[in-house]
Amino acid sequence: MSLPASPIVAFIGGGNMATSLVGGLLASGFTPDQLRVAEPDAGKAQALRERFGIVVAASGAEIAAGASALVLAVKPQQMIAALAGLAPDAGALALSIAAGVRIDTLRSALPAGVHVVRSMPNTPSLYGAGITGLYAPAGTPEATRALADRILAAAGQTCWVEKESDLDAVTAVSGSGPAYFFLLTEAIREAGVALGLSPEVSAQLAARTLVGAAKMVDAGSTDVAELRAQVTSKGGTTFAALQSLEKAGLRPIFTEALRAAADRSRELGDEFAAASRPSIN
Ligand SMILES: NC(=O)C1=CN([C@@H]2O[C@H](COP(=O)(O)OP(=O)(O)OC[C@H]3O[C@@H](n4cnc5c(N)ncnc54)[C@H](OP(=O)(O)O)[C@@H]3O)[C@@H](O)[C@H]2O)C=CC1
Ligand SMILES: O=C(O)[C@@H]1CCC=N1
Repeated sequence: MSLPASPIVAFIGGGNMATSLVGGLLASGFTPDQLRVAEPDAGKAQALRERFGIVVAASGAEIAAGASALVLAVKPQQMIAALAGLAPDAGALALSIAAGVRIDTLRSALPAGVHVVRSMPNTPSLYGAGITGLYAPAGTPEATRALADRILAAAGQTCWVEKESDLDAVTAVSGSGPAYFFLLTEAIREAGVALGLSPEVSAQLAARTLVGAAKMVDAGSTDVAELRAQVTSKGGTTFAALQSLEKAGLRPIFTEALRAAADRSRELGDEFAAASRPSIN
């Protein structure tokens, strides 16, 4: 199967993540007539029409047929209901961005012949600065993988993992990852206030330091450990702070925190799988 020259992409769900992907696809060369969204909330639907000039229907059943790809962009707990009644073309891609919902669960709610690919994007996708982990089962056509990659590359970088269970770790590292940096910035802001700075000044210093450090990492030429070493003068202030953080066990604290996130991702997968099975009685 080769990719159509102008694939039609239908989004099931028109919320935060779908909006960022639609914007990214249009910026990357897709035309409005190639994109469709199913969104039941009338206000969100109208906002999408006005902002992007695309077709927005109330339900996925109205837009699935004829699409090369369906992007499944509803909340995990809404997914099975959202897939009911869809009639995608045989050979179409069903690209899920939902946390925790496994491929077997998605397949159970979709017609046979649809190629399911799973991904875990993150909220910087809203600004084209995302990183998305993707997984496709063995036997997925190369053209299908290429279409999935092209869709998510519109919101930032992509990387492919070897096993579906790796997506639990991807969710822990990068799916939930922005929140770790936001929490760290909150803690630095509060520590600045404890040192006597006004909340406004401390907030500005902490936020701009986060942005500046991110830009240095984004420059891409130097490893983060080397960037840290460049700030750490011998016996200086940075060394004093880092020694305190290492002594407090910062690294094992993060190892434990990310394991908790990955465990929760796996639990969600189990819960959604159980919920999708027809009840015995
Ligand atoms: N936001 C994040 O940080 C990240 C989110 N994700 C994943 O992306 C997915 C979407 O997240 P996000 O965009 O934040 O969620 P949103 O709630 O912003 O968007 C989902 C949209 O789908 C709508 N919807 C609900 N049921 C249906 C249906 N049957 N058919 C069509 N649309 C429907 C919802 O409407 P209504 O509100 O009326 O229910 C809502 O507008 C989730 O599965 C999440 O796990 C992945 C990585 C990061
Ligand atoms: O917290 C969550 O479950 C979702 C998935 C990754 C980011 N937010």
